[in-house]
Amino acid sequence: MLRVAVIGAGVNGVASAIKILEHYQDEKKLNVQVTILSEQFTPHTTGDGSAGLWGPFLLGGTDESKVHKWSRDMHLFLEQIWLSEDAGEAGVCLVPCVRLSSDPSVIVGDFWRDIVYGAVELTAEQLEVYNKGRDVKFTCGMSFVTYTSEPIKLLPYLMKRFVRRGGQVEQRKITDLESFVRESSYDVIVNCTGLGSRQLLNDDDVYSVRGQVSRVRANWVFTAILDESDDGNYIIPNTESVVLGGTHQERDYNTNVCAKDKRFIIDGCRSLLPGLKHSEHLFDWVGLRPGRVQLRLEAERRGNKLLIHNYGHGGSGVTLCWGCADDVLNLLLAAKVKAKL
Ligand SMILES: Cc1cc2nc3c(=O)[nH]c(=O)nc-3n(C[C@H](O)[C@H](O)[C@H](O)COP(=O)(O)OP(=O)(O)OC[C@H]3O[C@@H](n4cnc5c(N)ncnc54)[C@H](O)[C@@H]3O)c2cc1C
Repeated sequence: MLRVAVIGAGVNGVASAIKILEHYQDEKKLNVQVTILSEQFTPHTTGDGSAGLWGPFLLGGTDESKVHKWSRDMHLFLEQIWLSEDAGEAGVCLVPCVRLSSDPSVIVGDFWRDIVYGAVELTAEQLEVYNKGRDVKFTCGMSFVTYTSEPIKLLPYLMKRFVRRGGQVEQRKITDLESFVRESSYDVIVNCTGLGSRQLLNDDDVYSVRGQVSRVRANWVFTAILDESDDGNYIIPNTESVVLGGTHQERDYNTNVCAKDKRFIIDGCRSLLPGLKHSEHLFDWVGLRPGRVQLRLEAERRGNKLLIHNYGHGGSGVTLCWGCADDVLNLLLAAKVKAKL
């Protein structure tokens, strides 16, 4: 029996757990047990308030070629769900997007172009539409189509898929990773604790990137509009509400809603899309993104045990989770952990 523990039930923990479990089951190696151990589960993880728009964001110095591979894998995974009967349950939507900026390097690049659908640069005339009444004008923009997979729906869907395949779930906080690895009966431990790794591993490279958003009802909004300036706002439709954003305040651990941030969000989004004046405000939400100088995805040997780290996904945990989970599985297979299968 190969016993695998995945610590953390955010998008990265759940994706990693499913990847491992489904791989061994599909290979007919049924002597594998995968358990997710976590302090919090959906709807109380970092992703649960996010819009879940596909798009790499706030990833520090993470290797771009890896980000490209991971984010492409997720796009393909979302495409499969979108075209399956699970799309509605999993909250997967295909949405038109417009990215706007005054800095061409932020907008146009092969990186996005070969993953999303139908990417085209906006013409000067099209940009004019978004520049009305603006002091600082957008000078470039791109329109394309991609997915949202709001974790408040995606996570319950993935958890159900995991449990249906025989995955185990345990609510538990790990306070000492070293002794857990040493003393537990698990052969493989996958650490997907996000910001929790700062404390659990004394990893000072991990820091919070505070994000505040507002949710409104605006059922005529089907398009995501993203101002990619450093202090830009964004509007992202989900199935039952629209997310207005947002802040990205590094090393800010305040989880309370801040009135000043709310003003910035509401006013900024209304200036992008004036019709939002007539939207119904639903609620505000704050999450702490797990920032890191670069995403950590690597394996360490601990005696006859294997410890795999998968954390530090910044503002892109949803975008990268399926691709990163694939690499977690590859690290596990490459390590050839000795266990009777
Ligand atoms: C406002 C906002 C908007 C965002 N929008 C997007 C977006 O549109 N697209 C996108 O791709 N990303 C977005 N993100 C980023 C994304 O939400 C995160 O990158 C992602 O949720 C991180 O997932 P994770 O699984 O790594 O960590 P988390 O979701 O933080 O999960 C960590 C898990 O580990 C558990 N844990 C921690 N410590 C311990 C411990 N000691 N013992 C046991 N369990 C522990 C926690 O309880 C939790 O279950 C957004 C984030 C915010 C805040």
